[in-house]
Amino acid sequence: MASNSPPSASPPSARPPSVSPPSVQVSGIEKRFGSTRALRGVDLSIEAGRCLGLVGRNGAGKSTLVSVLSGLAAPDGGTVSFDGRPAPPVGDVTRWRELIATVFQHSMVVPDLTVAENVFLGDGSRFVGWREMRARTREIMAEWGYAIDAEAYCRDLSVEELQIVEIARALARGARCVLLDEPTAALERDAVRRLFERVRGLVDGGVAVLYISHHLEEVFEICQDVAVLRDGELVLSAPVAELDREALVAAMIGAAPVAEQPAERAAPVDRAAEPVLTVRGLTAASARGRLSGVSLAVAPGEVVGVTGLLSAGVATLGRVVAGAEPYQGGTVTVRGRAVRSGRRDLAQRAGVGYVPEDRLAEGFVAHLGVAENTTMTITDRLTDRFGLMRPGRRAAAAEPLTTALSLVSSGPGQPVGELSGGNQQKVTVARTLAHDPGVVVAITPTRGVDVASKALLLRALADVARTTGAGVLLCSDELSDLVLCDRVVVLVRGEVFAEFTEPPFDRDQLIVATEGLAPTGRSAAAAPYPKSTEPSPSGADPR
Ligand SMILES: Nc1ncnc2c1ncn2[C@@H]1O[C@H](COP(=O)(O)OP(=O)(O)OP(=O)(O)O)[C@@H](O)[C@H]1O
Repeated sequence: MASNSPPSASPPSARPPSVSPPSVQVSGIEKRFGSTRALRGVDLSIEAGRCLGLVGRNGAGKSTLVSVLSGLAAPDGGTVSFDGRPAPPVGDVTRWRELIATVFQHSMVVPDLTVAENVFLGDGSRFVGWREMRARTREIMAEWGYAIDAEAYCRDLSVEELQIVEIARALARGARCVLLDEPTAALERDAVRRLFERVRGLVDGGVAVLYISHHLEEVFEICQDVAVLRDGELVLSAPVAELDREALVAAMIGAAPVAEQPAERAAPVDRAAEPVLTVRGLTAASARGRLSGVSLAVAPGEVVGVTGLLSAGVATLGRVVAGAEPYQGGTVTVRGRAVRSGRRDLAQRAGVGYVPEDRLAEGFVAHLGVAENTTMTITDRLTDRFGLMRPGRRAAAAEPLTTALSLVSSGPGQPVGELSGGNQQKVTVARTLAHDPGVVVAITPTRGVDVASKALLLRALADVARTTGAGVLLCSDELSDLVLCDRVVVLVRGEVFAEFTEPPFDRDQLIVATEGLAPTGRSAAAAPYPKSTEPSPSGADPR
Protein backbone atom coordinates (compact mmCIF):
# COMPACT_ATOMS: atom_id res chain seq x y z
CA MET A 1 0.00 0.00 0.00
CA ALA A 2 1.15 3.49 -0.72
CA SER A 3 2.51 5.64 2.04
CA ASN A 4 3.10 9.36 2.24
CA SER A 5 5.16 12.11 3.60
CA PRO A 6 3.71 13.43 6.86
CA PRO A 7 0.80 15.82 6.35
CA SER A 8 2.04 19.33 5.94
CA ALA A 9 0.47 22.45 7.34
CA SER A 10 -2.31 23.85 5.16
CA PRO A 11 -0.93 26.20 2.57
CA PRO A 12 -1.95 29.83 2.86
CA SER A 13 -5.33 30.64 1.43
CA ALA A 14 -4.70 34.25 0.48
CA ARG A 15 -3.16 34.77 -2.95
CA PRO A 16 0.54 35.67 -2.50
CA PRO A 17 1.98 38.55 -4.47
CA SER A 18 3.45 36.87 -7.55
CA VAL A 19 6.36 38.28 -9.49
CA SER A 20 7.06 35.35 -11.81
CA PRO A 21 4.57 34.35 -14.52
CA PRO A 22 1.98 31.72 -13.58
CA SER A 23 2.98 28.05 -14.04
CA VAL A 24 0.07 27.63 -16.45
CA GLN A 25 -1.90 30.32 -18.21
CA VAL A 26 -4.70 29.99 -20.73
CA SER A 27 -6.07 33.06 -22.49
CA GLY A 28 -9.19 33.37 -24.59
CA ILE A 29 -9.55 29.62 -25.18
CA GLU A 30 -12.31 28.70 -27.63
CA LYS A 31 -13.34 25.16 -28.51
CA ARG A 32 -16.25 24.07 -30.68
CA PHE A 33 -17.69 20.66 -31.47
CA GLY A 34 -20.04 21.25 -34.41
CA SER A 35 -22.70 23.60 -33.10
CA THR A 36 -21.59 23.17 -29.46
CA ARG A 37 -19.34 25.91 -28.06
CA ALA A 38 -17.65 23.83 -25.36
CA LEU A 39 -15.28 26.64 -24.28
CA ARG A 40 -16.00 30.34 -24.80
CA GLY A 41 -13.02 32.61 -24.33
CA VAL A 42 -11.73 31.01 -21.13
CA ASP A 43 -8.92 32.84 -19.25
CA LEU A 44 -7.35 30.95 -16.37
CA SER A 45 -4.02 30.74 -14.57
CA ILE A 46 -2.49 28.46 -11.96
CA GLU A 47 0.36 29.74 -9.82
CA ALA A 48 3.25 27.57 -8.65
CA GLY A 49 2.58 26.10 -5.22
CA ARG A 50 -1.21 26.56 -5.43
CA CYS A 51 -4.05 24.16 -6.00
CA LEU A 52 -6.86 25.49 -8.19
CA GLY A 53 -10.21 23.69 -8.02
CA LEU A 54 -12.18 23.59 -11.26
CA VAL A 55 -15.89 22.93 -10.86
CA GLY A 56 -18.98 23.09 -13.04
CA ARG A 57 -22.08 21.16 -13.99
CA ASN A 58 -21.99 18.21 -16.35
CA GLY A 59 -21.19 19.45 -19.83
CA ALA A 60 -19.76 22.77 -18.57
CA GLY A 61 -16.47 22.17 -20.44
CA LYS A 62 -14.09 20.89 -17.72
CA SER A 63 -12.84 17.80 -19.62
CA THR A 64 -12.50 19.84 -22.79
CA LEU A 65 -10.28 22.31 -20.93
CA VAL A 66 -8.24 19.39 -19.54
CA SER A 67 -7.72 18.08 -23.10
CA VAL A 68 -6.53 21.51 -24.23
CA LEU A 69 -4.26 21.87 -21.19
CA SER A 70 -2.77 18.40 -21.76
CA GLY A 71 -1.96 19.07 -25.40
CA LEU A 72 -4.46 16.46 -26.61
CA ALA A 73 -6.90 18.84 -28.31
CA ALA A 74 -6.14 21.96 -30.30
CA PRO A 75 -8.23 24.96 -29.28
CA ASP A 76 -10.03 26.87 -32.04
CA GLY A 77 -8.72 30.09 -30.54
CA GLY A 78 -6.64 31.39 -27.65
CA THR A 79 -3.25 30.50 -26.21
CA VAL A 80 -1.70 28.25 -23.56
CA SER A 81 1.63 29.07 -21.91
CA PHE A 82 3.81 27.49 -19.22
CA ASP A 83 5.99 29.72 -17.05
CA GLY A 84 5.40 32.51 -19.55
CA ARG A 85 6.57 30.47 -22.57
CA PRO A 86 4.18 29.35 -25.34
CA ALA A 87 3.03 25.72 -25.12
CA PRO A 88 4.51 23.18 -27.57
CA PRO A 89 2.52 22.30 -30.72
CA VAL A 90 -0.52 20.08 -30.04
CA GLY A 91 0.39 16.44 -30.54
CA ASP A 92 4.01 16.77 -29.37
CA VAL A 93 3.14 14.46 -26.48
CA THR A 94 6.68 14.13 -25.12
CA ARG A 95 7.18 17.87 -24.69
CA TRP A 96 3.74 18.43 -23.19
CA ARG A 97 4.42 15.65 -20.67
CA GLU A 98 7.59 17.42 -19.58
CA LEU A 99 5.46 20.41 -18.68
CA ILE A 100 2.19 19.07 -17.36
CA ALA A 101 0.90 15.70 -16.19
CA THR A 102 -2.72 14.66 -16.25
CA VAL A 103 -4.13 11.95 -14.05
CA PHE A 104 -7.30 11.00 -15.93
CA GLN A 105 -10.30 9.23 -14.41
CA HIS A 106 -9.35 6.12 -16.37
CA SER A 107 -5.78 5.07 -15.75
CA MET A 108 -3.34 5.61 -18.63
CA VAL A 109 -0.76 3.31 -17.04
CA VAL A 110 0.22 0.21 -19.08
CA PRO A 111 -0.79 -2.77 -16.91
CA ASP A 112 1.74 -5.24 -18.29
CA LEU A 113 4.75 -3.01 -17.60
CA THR A 114 6.45 -2.50 -14.25
CA VAL A 115 6.19 0.67 -12.22
CA ALA A 116 9.66 1.81 -13.31
CA GLU A 117 8.90 1.08 -17.00
CA ASN A 118 5.71 3.12 -16.78
CA VAL A 119 7.47 5.98 -15.05
CA PHE A 120 9.96 6.20 -17.92
CA LEU A 121 7.58 5.17 -20.72
CA GLY A 122 7.87 7.40 -23.78
CA ASP A 123 10.80 9.31 -22.29
CA GLY A 124 12.43 9.86 -25.65
CA SER A 125 14.81 12.52 -24.40
CA ARG A 126 17.64 10.16 -23.57
CA PHE A 127 18.48 6.47 -23.20
CA VAL A 128 17.71 5.13 -19.75
CA GLY A 129 19.05 1.69 -18.72
CA TRP A 130 16.97 -0.74 -16.65
CA ARG A 131 19.12 -0.32 -13.58
CA GLU A 132 19.06 3.47 -13.78
CA MET A 133 15.34 3.45 -14.46
CA ARG A 134 14.65 1.43 -11.32
CA ALA A 135 17.05 3.52 -9.23
CA ARG A 136 15.53 6.82 -10.43
CA THR A 137 12.01 5.51 -9.77
CA ARG A 138 12.99 4.54 -6.21
CA GLU A 139 14.55 7.97 -5.72
CA ILE A 140 11.42 9.80 -6.87
CA MET A 141 9.18 7.61 -4.73
CA ALA A 142 11.40 8.23 -1.68
CA GLU A 143 11.71 11.97 -2.37
CA TRP A 144 7.93 12.41 -2.45
CA GLY A 145 7.24 9.90 0.33
CA TYR A 146 5.56 7.28 -1.86
CA ALA A 147 6.25 3.60 -1.22
CA ILE A 148 5.62 1.45 -4.28
CA ASP A 149 7.95 -1.28 -5.49
CA ALA A 150 9.61 -0.05 -8.71
CA GLU A 151 9.59 -3.61 -10.05
CA ALA A 152 5.92 -4.40 -9.35
CA TYR A 153 3.69 -4.95 -12.38
CA CYS A 154 1.09 -2.22 -12.70
CA ARG A 155 -1.69 -4.76 -13.29
CA ASP A 156 -1.26 -5.77 -9.62
CA LEU A 157 -1.66 -2.23 -8.25
CA SER A 158 -4.71 -0.60 -6.67
CA VAL A 159 -6.40 2.46 -8.20
CA GLU A 160 -4.62 4.59 -5.59
CA GLU A 161 -1.21 3.17 -6.46
CA LEU A 162 -1.85 3.65 -10.19
CA GLN A 163 -2.50 7.33 -9.53
CA ILE A 164 0.81 7.56 -7.70
CA VAL A 165 2.60 5.98 -10.67
CA GLU A 166 1.05 8.62 -12.93
CA ILE A 167 2.10 11.43 -10.61
CA ALA A 168 5.62 9.95 -10.28
CA ARG A 169 5.82 9.77 -14.09
CA ALA A 170 5.19 13.50 -14.22
CA LEU A 171 7.70 14.30 -11.50
CA ALA A 172 10.36 12.15 -13.18
CA ARG A 173 10.12 14.38 -16.23
CA GLY A 174 10.39 17.49 -14.14
CA ALA A 175 6.80 18.57 -14.78
CA ARG A 176 5.75 21.26 -12.34
CA CYS A 177 2.03 21.12 -13.14
CA VAL A 178 -0.33 18.28 -12.32
CA LEU A 179 -3.97 17.99 -13.44
CA LEU A 180 -6.13 15.67 -11.39
CA ASP A 181 -9.45 14.85 -13.09
CA GLU A 182 -11.90 13.57 -10.46
CA PRO A 183 -9.16 11.65 -8.69
CA THR A 184 -11.28 10.43 -5.78
CA ALA A 185 -14.01 8.81 -7.90
CA ALA A 186 -12.84 5.24 -7.30
CA LEU A 187 -10.98 5.63 -4.02
CA GLU A 188 -11.96 4.36 -0.56
CA ARG A 189 -12.15 6.89 2.28
CA ASP A 190 -8.63 6.28 3.66
CA ALA A 191 -7.12 6.46 0.19
CA VAL A 192 -8.82 9.84 -0.34
CA ARG A 193 -7.21 11.12 2.86
CA ARG A 194 -3.80 9.92 1.68
CA LEU A 195 -4.35 11.52 -1.74
CA PHE A 196 -5.07 14.85 -0.05
CA GLU A 197 -1.82 14.58 1.89
CA ARG A 198 -0.03 13.90 -1.37
CA VAL A 199 -1.64 16.90 -3.08
CA ARG A 200 -0.58 19.10 -0.14
CA GLY A 201 2.93 17.69 -0.47
CA LEU A 202 3.01 18.58 -4.18
CA VAL A 203 1.73 22.09 -3.52
CA ASP A 204 4.26 22.62 -0.74
CA GLY A 205 6.94 21.42 -3.16
CA GLY A 206 6.02 24.27 -5.53
CA VAL A 207 3.93 22.24 -8.01
CA ALA A 208 0.87 23.90 -9.58
CA VAL A 209 -2.16 21.61 -9.27
CA LEU A 210 -5.50 21.76 -11.12
CA TYR A 211 -8.07 19.73 -9.22
CA ILE A 212 -11.36 18.80 -10.88
CA SER A 213 -14.13 17.42 -8.73
CA HIS A 214 -17.88 17.26 -8.31
CA HIS A 215 -17.34 16.99 -4.56
CA LEU A 216 -17.31 20.60 -3.43
CA GLU A 217 -16.17 19.69 0.08
CA GLU A 218 -12.92 18.40 -1.46
CA VAL A 219 -12.36 21.76 -3.14
CA PHE A 220 -12.81 23.52 0.19
CA GLU A 221 -10.44 21.08 1.85
CA ILE A 222 -7.41 21.17 -0.43
CA CYS A 223 -7.69 24.02 -2.93
CA GLN A 224 -6.59 27.61 -2.35
CA ASP A 225 -8.36 28.95 -5.44
CA VAL A 226 -11.46 27.89 -7.33
CA ALA A 227 -12.76 28.53 -10.83
CA VAL A 228 -16.29 27.82 -12.04
CA LEU A 229 -17.17 26.95 -15.63
CA ARG A 230 -20.77 27.30 -16.78
CA ASP A 231 -21.83 26.51 -20.35
CA GLY A 232 -18.22 26.84 -21.50
CA GLU A 233 -17.67 30.22 -19.85
CA LEU A 234 -15.55 31.03 -16.84
CA VAL A 235 -18.09 32.66 -14.53
CA LEU A 236 -16.11 32.85 -11.29
CA SER A 237 -12.49 32.70 -10.20
CA ALA A 238 -11.58 33.49 -6.58
CA PRO A 239 -9.65 32.35 -3.53
CA VAL A 240 -11.60 29.59 -1.78
CA ALA A 241 -11.47 31.53 1.49
CA GLU A 242 -13.71 34.23 -0.04
CA LEU A 243 -16.55 31.83 -0.90
CA ASP A 244 -18.98 29.51 0.78
CA ARG A 245 -20.65 26.44 -0.65
CA GLU A 246 -23.87 28.30 -1.53
CA ALA A 247 -21.98 30.90 -3.55
CA LEU A 248 -20.15 28.17 -5.41
CA VAL A 249 -23.32 26.22 -6.21
CA ALA A 250 -25.07 29.42 -7.29
CA ALA A 251 -22.22 30.18 -9.71
CA MET A 252 -22.37 26.65 -11.08
CA ILE A 253 -26.11 26.39 -11.67
CA GLY A 254 -26.89 30.02 -12.58
CA ALA A 255 -30.62 30.39 -13.06
CA ALA A 256 -31.28 26.62 -13.29
CA PRO A 257 -34.27 25.45 -11.25
CA VAL A 258 -33.50 23.79 -7.93
CA ALA A 259 -34.58 20.14 -7.59
CA GLU A 260 -38.01 19.68 -6.06
CA GLN A 261 -38.89 17.20 -3.36
CA PRO A 262 -39.66 13.64 -4.49
CA ALA A 263 -43.23 12.64 -5.24
CA GLU A 264 -45.53 12.14 -2.25
CA ARG A 265 -46.06 8.53 -1.35
CA ALA A 266 -49.63 7.31 -1.83
CA ALA A 267 -49.16 5.00 1.20
CA PRO A 268 -46.29 4.13 3.53
CA VAL A 269 -44.03 1.26 2.49
CA ASP A 270 -45.73 -1.99 3.46
CA ARG A 271 -42.90 -4.19 4.64
CA ALA A 272 -45.35 -7.02 5.29
CA ALA A 273 -46.21 -7.16 1.58
CA GLU A 274 -44.65 -9.77 -0.68
CA PRO A 275 -41.12 -8.42 -1.39
CA VAL A 276 -40.29 -7.51 -5.00
CA LEU A 277 -36.73 -8.67 -4.37
CA THR A 278 -35.53 -11.34 -1.97
CA VAL A 279 -31.93 -12.38 -1.55
CA ARG A 280 -31.18 -15.35 0.69
CA GLY A 281 -27.82 -16.60 1.90
CA LEU A 282 -26.00 -15.16 -1.10
CA THR A 283 -22.38 -16.19 -1.49
CA ALA A 284 -20.22 -14.90 -4.29
CA ALA A 285 -16.50 -14.83 -4.95
CA SER A 286 -15.62 -11.61 -6.73
CA ALA A 287 -12.55 -9.51 -7.38
CA ARG A 288 -14.63 -6.47 -6.37
CA GLY A 289 -15.37 -7.91 -2.90
CA ARG A 290 -16.90 -11.23 -1.98
CA LEU A 291 -20.33 -11.90 -0.48
CA SER A 292 -20.78 -14.35 2.31
CA GLY A 293 -24.33 -15.34 3.29
CA VAL A 294 -26.07 -12.05 2.49
CA SER A 295 -29.83 -11.93 2.96
CA LEU A 296 -32.17 -9.01 2.45
CA ALA A 297 -35.53 -8.15 0.97
CA VAL A 298 -36.98 -5.08 -0.73
CA ALA A 299 -40.68 -4.31 -0.35
CA PRO A 300 -42.78 -2.78 -3.14
CA GLY A 301 -42.11 0.95 -3.37
CA GLU A 302 -39.12 0.73 -1.06
CA VAL A 303 -35.68 2.26 -1.70
CA VAL A 304 -33.05 0.21 0.10
CA GLY A 305 -29.51 1.55 0.22
CA VAL A 306 -26.58 -0.83 0.46
CA THR A 307 -23.37 0.78 1.59
CA GLY A 308 -19.94 0.00 2.95
CA LEU A 309 -16.45 0.24 1.61
CA LEU A 310 -16.66 -0.75 -2.06
CA SER A 311 -14.42 -3.74 -1.35
CA ALA A 312 -16.99 -4.88 1.24
CA GLY A 313 -19.10 -6.38 -1.55
CA VAL A 314 -21.44 -3.42 -2.17
CA ALA A 315 -20.99 -3.42 -5.95
CA THR A 316 -20.86 -7.23 -6.04
CA LEU A 317 -24.30 -7.47 -4.45
CA GLY A 318 -25.77 -5.14 -7.08
CA ARG A 319 -24.06 -6.95 -9.93
CA VAL A 320 -25.15 -10.38 -8.70
CA VAL A 321 -28.81 -9.32 -8.30
CA ALA A 322 -28.74 -7.78 -11.80
CA GLY A 323 -27.32 -11.03 -13.22
CA ALA A 324 -24.12 -9.28 -14.30
CA GLU A 325 -21.94 -11.51 -12.13
CA PRO A 326 -22.36 -15.14 -10.97
CA TYR A 327 -23.03 -16.29 -7.43
CA GLN A 328 -22.02 -19.59 -5.91
CA GLY A 329 -24.60 -20.07 -3.17
CA GLY A 330 -28.03 -18.82 -2.09
CA THR A 331 -30.95 -17.50 -4.11
CA VAL A 332 -32.14 -14.31 -5.80
CA THR A 333 -35.89 -13.97 -6.33
CA VAL A 334 -37.49 -11.12 -8.25
CA ARG A 335 -41.28 -10.81 -7.97
CA GLY A 336 -41.53 -14.50 -7.22
CA ARG A 337 -39.21 -15.61 -10.03
CA ALA A 338 -35.85 -17.16 -9.23
CA VAL A 339 -33.01 -15.46 -11.11
CA ARG A 340 -30.26 -17.89 -12.05
CA SER A 341 -26.62 -17.09 -11.39
CA GLY A 342 -24.93 -14.73 -13.84
CA ARG A 343 -27.95 -14.51 -16.20
CA ARG A 344 -28.45 -10.85 -17.04
CA ASP A 345 -31.06 -11.83 -19.65
CA LEU A 346 -33.19 -13.66 -17.07
CA ALA A 347 -32.84 -10.88 -14.52
CA GLN A 348 -33.96 -8.38 -17.18
CA ARG A 349 -36.92 -10.58 -18.14
CA ALA A 350 -37.90 -10.79 -14.47
CA GLY A 351 -38.03 -6.97 -14.47
CA VAL A 352 -34.63 -5.92 -13.11
CA GLY A 353 -33.45 -2.57 -14.47
CA TYR A 354 -29.74 -2.05 -14.03
CA VAL A 355 -27.58 1.08 -13.71
CA PRO A 356 -24.08 -0.41 -13.90
CA GLU A 357 -21.01 0.88 -12.14
CA ASP A 358 -18.94 1.02 -15.32
CA ARG A 359 -21.10 3.03 -17.69
CA LEU A 360 -18.43 3.07 -20.42
CA ALA A 361 -18.41 -0.73 -20.63
CA GLU A 362 -22.04 -1.55 -19.91
CA GLY A 363 -24.16 1.58 -19.79
CA PHE A 364 -24.78 2.72 -23.38
CA VAL A 365 -23.91 2.27 -27.05
CA ALA A 366 -21.53 5.14 -27.80
CA HIS A 367 -22.24 5.62 -31.53
CA LEU A 368 -26.03 5.65 -31.11
CA GLY A 369 -27.96 8.81 -30.28
CA VAL A 370 -29.38 9.97 -26.96
CA ALA A 371 -32.99 9.06 -27.87
CA GLU A 372 -32.06 5.68 -29.33
CA ASN A 373 -30.06 4.71 -26.25
CA THR A 374 -32.76 5.93 -23.88
CA THR A 375 -35.55 4.01 -25.61
CA MET A 376 -33.57 0.93 -26.61
CA THR A 377 -35.40 -1.33 -24.17
CA ILE A 378 -38.90 -0.16 -25.20
CA THR A 379 -38.60 -0.32 -28.99
CA ASP A 380 -41.56 -2.76 -29.15
CA ARG A 381 -43.80 -0.19 -27.43
CA LEU A 382 -42.88 2.50 -29.93
CA THR A 383 -43.61 0.55 -33.11
CA ASP A 384 -47.04 0.08 -34.69
CA ARG A 385 -48.60 -3.28 -35.44
CA PHE A 386 -46.55 -3.57 -38.63
CA GLY A 387 -43.33 -3.11 -36.67
CA LEU A 388 -42.81 0.41 -38.05
CA MET A 389 -41.90 3.46 -36.04
CA ARG A 390 -43.06 6.96 -36.91
CA PRO A 391 -40.23 9.52 -37.18
CA GLY A 392 -39.76 11.44 -33.97
CA ARG A 393 -41.36 8.71 -31.86
CA ARG A 394 -38.14 7.84 -30.07
CA ALA A 395 -37.27 11.48 -29.43
CA ALA A 396 -40.76 12.12 -28.01
CA ALA A 397 -40.53 9.07 -25.72
CA ALA A 398 -37.04 9.97 -24.50
CA GLU A 399 -37.73 13.67 -23.91
CA PRO A 400 -39.53 13.52 -20.52
CA LEU A 401 -36.84 11.26 -19.06
CA THR A 402 -33.88 13.24 -20.30
CA THR A 403 -35.49 16.54 -19.28
CA ALA A 404 -36.19 15.22 -15.77
CA LEU A 405 -32.46 14.47 -15.42
CA SER A 406 -31.42 17.83 -16.98
CA LEU A 407 -29.42 16.12 -19.71
CA VAL A 408 -27.22 18.45 -21.76
CA SER A 409 -26.88 17.45 -25.42
CA SER A 410 -27.13 19.11 -28.80
CA GLY A 411 -30.31 17.08 -29.50
CA PRO A 412 -31.86 13.59 -29.38
CA GLY A 413 -29.70 12.40 -32.27
CA GLN A 414 -26.32 13.29 -30.73
CA PRO A 415 -24.20 10.13 -30.25
CA VAL A 416 -23.87 9.38 -26.54
CA GLY A 417 -20.11 8.90 -27.01
CA GLU A 418 -19.90 12.66 -27.63
CA LEU A 419 -21.59 13.62 -24.36
CA SER A 420 -19.73 14.64 -21.23
CA GLY A 421 -19.19 11.88 -18.64
CA GLY A 422 -21.98 12.97 -16.31
CA ASN A 423 -24.46 13.24 -19.16
CA GLN A 424 -23.57 9.73 -20.31
CA GLN A 425 -24.44 8.57 -16.80
CA LYS A 426 -27.82 10.31 -17.06
CA VAL A 427 -28.54 8.46 -20.32
CA THR A 428 -27.76 5.18 -18.55
CA VAL A 429 -30.23 6.00 -15.78
CA ALA A 430 -32.90 7.24 -18.22
CA ARG A 431 -32.59 4.01 -20.23
CA THR A 432 -33.05 1.92 -17.09
CA LEU A 433 -36.14 3.81 -15.98
CA ALA A 434 -37.71 3.86 -19.47
CA HIS A 435 -38.97 0.29 -19.38
CA ASP A 436 -40.83 0.49 -16.07
CA PRO A 437 -38.66 -1.97 -14.15
CA GLY A 438 -40.13 -3.87 -11.17
CA VAL A 439 -36.75 -3.69 -9.42
CA VAL A 440 -34.01 -1.15 -10.07
CA VAL A 441 -30.43 -2.01 -9.17
CA ALA A 442 -28.28 1.12 -9.27
CA ILE A 443 -24.57 0.95 -8.50
CA THR A 444 -22.86 4.26 -7.61
CA PRO A 445 -25.42 6.02 -9.85
CA THR A 446 -24.26 9.56 -9.11
CA ARG A 447 -20.54 9.04 -9.79
CA GLY A 448 -19.35 11.86 -12.06
CA VAL A 449 -22.70 13.65 -11.81
CA ASP A 450 -22.72 17.32 -10.79
CA VAL A 451 -24.11 18.45 -7.48
CA ALA A 452 -27.42 19.79 -8.84
CA SER A 453 -28.01 16.87 -11.21
CA LYS A 454 -27.29 14.46 -8.38
CA ALA A 455 -30.41 15.64 -6.56
CA LEU A 456 -32.46 15.20 -9.75
CA LEU A 457 -31.11 11.72 -10.32
CA LEU A 458 -31.72 10.51 -6.77
CA ARG A 459 -35.19 11.99 -6.92
CA ALA A 460 -35.89 10.14 -10.17
CA LEU A 461 -34.97 6.85 -8.48
CA ALA A 462 -37.12 7.63 -5.42
CA ASP A 463 -40.02 8.69 -7.66
CA VAL A 464 -39.97 5.44 -9.60
CA ALA A 465 -40.36 3.55 -6.31
CA ARG A 466 -43.02 5.89 -4.95
CA THR A 467 -45.15 6.14 -8.06
CA THR A 468 -44.81 2.69 -9.66
CA GLY A 469 -44.21 0.43 -6.65
CA ALA A 470 -40.85 -0.72 -7.99
CA GLY A 471 -38.22 -1.68 -5.43
CA VAL A 472 -34.86 0.09 -5.64
CA LEU A 473 -31.56 -1.38 -4.48
CA LEU A 474 -29.12 1.53 -4.39
CA CYS A 475 -25.57 0.24 -3.92
CA SER A 476 -23.14 3.05 -3.17
CA ASP A 477 -20.13 3.96 -1.07
CA GLU A 478 -21.21 7.60 -1.41
CA LEU A 479 -23.12 8.27 1.81
CA SER A 480 -24.88 11.33 0.39
CA ASP A 481 -26.52 9.01 -2.17
CA LEU A 482 -28.53 7.49 0.65
CA VAL A 483 -30.63 10.56 1.61
CA LEU A 484 -33.81 9.36 -0.08
CA CYS A 485 -33.52 5.72 1.02
CA ASP A 486 -36.15 4.21 3.29
CA ARG A 487 -33.64 1.81 4.82
CA VAL A 488 -29.89 1.32 4.63
CA VAL A 489 -28.02 -1.97 4.96
CA VAL A 490 -24.29 -1.80 5.73
CA LEU A 491 -21.96 -4.51 4.45
CA VAL A 492 -18.62 -5.26 6.08
CA ARG A 493 -16.29 -7.81 4.49
CA GLY A 494 -19.08 -9.37 2.46
CA GLU A 495 -21.56 -9.75 5.32
CA VAL A 496 -24.55 -7.69 6.39
CA PHE A 497 -23.26 -5.85 9.45
CA ALA A 498 -25.90 -3.27 10.39
CA GLU A 499 -29.24 -1.96 9.27
CA PHE A 500 -30.53 1.60 9.56
CA THR A 501 -34.31 1.71 9.44
CA GLU A 502 -35.25 5.27 10.31
CA PRO A 503 -34.33 8.11 7.98
CA PRO A 504 -32.76 10.62 8.20
CA PHE A 505 -29.64 8.53 8.65
CA ASP A 506 -26.80 9.79 10.80
CA ARG A 507 -23.75 10.17 8.59
CA ASP A 508 -21.28 9.57 11.43
CA GLN A 509 -23.11 6.44 12.49
CA LEU A 510 -23.04 5.17 8.92
CA ILE A 511 -19.29 5.76 8.74
CA VAL A 512 -18.79 3.95 12.05
CA ALA A 513 -20.80 0.99 10.78
CA THR A 514 -18.93 0.81 7.46
CA GLU A 515 -15.72 0.52 9.49
CA GLY A 516 -17.18 -2.56 11.18
CA LEU A 517 -17.81 -0.87 14.54
CA ALA A 518 -21.19 -1.21 16.25
CA PRO A 519 -23.39 1.85 15.76
CA THR A 520 -24.15 3.73 18.97
CA GLY A 521 -26.62 6.45 19.97
CA ARG A 522 -29.80 6.06 17.93
CA SER A 523 -29.47 2.32 18.39
CA ALA A 524 -33.12 1.61 17.68
CA ALA A 525 -32.58 2.83 14.16
CA ALA A 526 -29.12 1.43 13.72
CA ALA A 527 -28.82 -2.03 15.09
CA PRO A 528 -26.04 -4.53 14.46
CA TYR A 529 -27.28 -7.28 12.22
CA PRO A 530 -27.41 -10.90 13.36
CA LYS A 531 -25.79 -13.54 11.18
CA SER A 532 -28.84 -15.05 9.58
CA THR A 533 -29.68 -16.31 6.16
CA GLU A 534 -33.46 -16.07 6.40
CA PRO A 535 -35.11 -12.72 5.78
CA SER A 536 -38.27 -12.19 7.81
CA PRO A 537 -41.53 -11.54 5.96
CA SER A 538 -41.18 -7.88 6.96
CA GLY A 539 -38.38 -7.42 4.51
CA ALA A 540 -35.63 -7.07 7.08
CA ASP A 541 -33.93 -10.03 8.68
CA PRO A 542 -35.09 -10.91 12.19
CA ARG A 543 -33.18 -9.22 14.94
N1 LIG B 1 -16.07 14.87 -29.12
C1 LIG B 1 -17.13 15.63 -28.92
N2 LIG B 1 -18.03 15.81 -29.91
C2 LIG B 1 -19.11 16.61 -29.72
N3 LIG B 1 -19.37 17.28 -28.57
C3 LIG B 1 -18.50 17.14 -27.57
C4 LIG B 1 -17.34 16.32 -27.68
N4 LIG B 1 -16.66 16.38 -26.51
C5 LIG B 1 -17.36 17.20 -25.69
N5 LIG B 1 -18.46 17.66 -26.34
C6 LIG B 1 -19.46 18.58 -25.79
O1 LIG B 1 -18.79 19.68 -25.19
C7 LIG B 1 -19.47 20.09 -24.00
C8 LIG B 1 -18.49 20.09 -22.83
O2 LIG B 1 -18.18 18.75 -22.49
P1 LIG B 1 -17.12 18.36 -21.38
O3 LIG B 1 -16.91 16.87 -21.48
O4 LIG B 1 -15.95 19.23 -21.50
O5 LIG B 1 -17.93 18.69 -20.04
P2 LIG B 1 -17.53 18.42 -18.51
O6 LIG B 1 -17.64 19.74 -17.80
O7 LIG B 1 -16.25 17.71 -18.43
O8 LIG B 1 -18.73 17.49 -18.01
P3 LIG B 1 -18.75 16.26 -16.94
O9 LIG B 1 -18.81 16.88 -15.59
O10 LIG B 1 -20.05 15.58 -17.24
O11 LIG B 1 -17.58 15.38 -17.18
C9 LIG B 1 -20.64 19.13 -23.82
O12 LIG B 1 -21.79 19.75 -24.35
C10 LIG B 1 -20.27 17.94 -24.67
O13 LIG B 1 -21.40 17.25 -25.17
